[in-house]
Amino acid sequence: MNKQTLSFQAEVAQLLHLVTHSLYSNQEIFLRELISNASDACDKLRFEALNDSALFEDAPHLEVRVAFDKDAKTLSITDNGIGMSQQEAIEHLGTIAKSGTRDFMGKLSGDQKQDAQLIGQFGVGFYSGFIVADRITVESRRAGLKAAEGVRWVSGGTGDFEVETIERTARGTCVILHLRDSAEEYLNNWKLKSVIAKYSDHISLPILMEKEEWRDGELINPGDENGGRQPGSMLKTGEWETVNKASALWTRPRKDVTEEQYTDFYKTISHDSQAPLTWAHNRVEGSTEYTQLLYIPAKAPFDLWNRDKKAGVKLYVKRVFIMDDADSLLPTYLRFVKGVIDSSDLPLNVSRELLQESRDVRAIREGSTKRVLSMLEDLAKHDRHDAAAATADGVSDAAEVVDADDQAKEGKYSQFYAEFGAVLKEGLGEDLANRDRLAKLLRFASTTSDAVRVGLADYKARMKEGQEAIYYITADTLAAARNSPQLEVFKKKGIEVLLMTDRVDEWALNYLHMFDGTPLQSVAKGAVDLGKLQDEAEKKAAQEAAEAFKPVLAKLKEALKDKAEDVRVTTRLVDSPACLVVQDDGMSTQLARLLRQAGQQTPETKPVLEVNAEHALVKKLDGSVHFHDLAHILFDQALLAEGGLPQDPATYVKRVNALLV
Ligand SMILES: Nc1ncnc2c1ncn2[C@@H]1O[C@H](COP(=O)(O)OP(=O)(O)OP(=O)(O)O)[C@@H](O)[C@H]1O
Repeated sequence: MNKQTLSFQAEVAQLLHLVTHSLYSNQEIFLRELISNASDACDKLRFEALNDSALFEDAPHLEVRVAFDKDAKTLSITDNGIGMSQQEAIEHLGTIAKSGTRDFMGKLSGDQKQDAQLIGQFGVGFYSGFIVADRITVESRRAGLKAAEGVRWVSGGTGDFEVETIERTARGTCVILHLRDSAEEYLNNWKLKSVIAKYSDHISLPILMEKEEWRDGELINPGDENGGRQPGSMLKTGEWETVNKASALWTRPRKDVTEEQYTDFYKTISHDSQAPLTWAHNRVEGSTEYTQLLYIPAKAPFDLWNRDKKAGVKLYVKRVFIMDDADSLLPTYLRFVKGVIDSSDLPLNVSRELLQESRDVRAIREGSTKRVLSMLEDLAKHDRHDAAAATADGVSDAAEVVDADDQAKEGKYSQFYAEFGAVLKEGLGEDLANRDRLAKLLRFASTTSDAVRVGLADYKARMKEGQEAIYYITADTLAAARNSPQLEVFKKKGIEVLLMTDRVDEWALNYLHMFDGTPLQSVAKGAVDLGKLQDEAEKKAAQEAAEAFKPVLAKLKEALKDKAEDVRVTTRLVDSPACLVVQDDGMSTQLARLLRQAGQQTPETKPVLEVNAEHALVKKLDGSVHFHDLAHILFDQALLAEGGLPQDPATYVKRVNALLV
């Protein structure tokens, strides 16, 4: 192929602009990205060579070499991995295939500082080279192709790039960065070693650099040892040395790894700049043996809601990377977990498809799911807000000395839950086997706590004598939930109600009818039955009121027959005249509204209007000349009170105005 000039895909050009303009504050990550690409390329070769050992050619020892040339002002990262064909170079270095990229671009705000953080999390990969280089040359040959089928790719990182065919005997890829003047500090052995140590120590591949030795300068007066010398300098010796530990961190015993190393490793594999909330590192023994190192991040990534994104957990077999297939290693609702699983039992030379079917992989998935849940349970156990509050009041419990480790975990579960709670709830529908454990991990706000900290077990422990259900309400916001008319009688009787405001709550609760033997009951569904919580006198009074109200009720039903399934007298209201509820088996109005907003069809079910026979407005109905208008206002207001809109808002306004004048 003669030299060709091609344009970058629009997104790449945009990304390149961002990279060169926003990332200067954290320049050095470019080396981590390029070394990680080199290491991926070696992993890919090792994997392909399992079925075709000829791909190793005469270089079976995979490695990455980092070299610099002070005079030419270049820095090169060379690997003998899988390499790229011409077509691959054009596709991989000229377009972005990753599906999440468009979403990612949409998230960028134009604020350089914020965007730089986001880009760091996303990992700009190869293009990060342009942070320090104003031109990049890539020379490559794919394993298995002839020497004459090498490729050279060159770009100045603006609109286009050049590709041409070259002769290249060495397999793999060499990325040559022509450094900007502002990046000359990377033309230094010590500097490069320290950046490699910081980010790439745990890469399981050796990273080599040419050794340097101190050479004294020449004598100024040859023959006169004491006459002084020219300044000395470091000179390359031609010998290469490994500059990283090249030991896969997860293969070391726990006691040999420091917290800092665990944190650094997390940052390397996750692109996250923050430390993780917690991690677990274990050797699992039994019918399937494997090592797991699993991390829970502190912050949700920007694409948490993309259920198809690449998983954060990688599967290795004896330190050879095999796959990072999301669903095979962990259920989707745990997609925020990052880490490594390394098995010594799995066969290396089988297809990914077969691996996904394998019993061992299933056992690993189950084991890892359980491990993540126990990490979360441990954090939840140590959340201890109450204890913290007690100490703040000066009432500390001397018998309960908390050790430093436990103390460090305080508040972490709340932090986790604020970031990932909604995702965890997906598990109620997805992971039947662990539903009970998941239910214990749920947290909600309630009528006694604004913070999202009430677990179902806490709620149960506080239930009133005679209370037979766990009561909850769903709404768009905490304020709407808290002020909902349906809560009135519960407030009056001092019964706690859970306030649920996550979009997934309603859906998730479809899968959780009971908690520890106690049913969960929406206060907006079905007729209210407080059972033993209501005394005989109250029941009798309610019956009498309903009886006396019967004639008005019949008229109301008739007036509202197109809007309401039924109209009945209720005891759930104290201050409000009316509220809407759905039949026991019906879809809540909140869920129906959400589905309609999302453009989905919902069954046409009419709600039940419940009226408070004791309320002045309801009493006014009897004999009123405005009966019809009042009836409709009552209904529409009940709809408004729960965040809905009257079917015909203009008519509603007209009716209210007619009564006001
Ligand atoms: N040293 C290399 N050897 C072989 N192929 C490479 C090399 N560097 C990059 N590539 C190819 O270019 C593609 C794009 O690289 P880039 O770093 O932009 O993204 P990525 O590695 O796929 O994603 P990320 O860095 O976010 O994990 C890679 O997927 C790979 O196919």
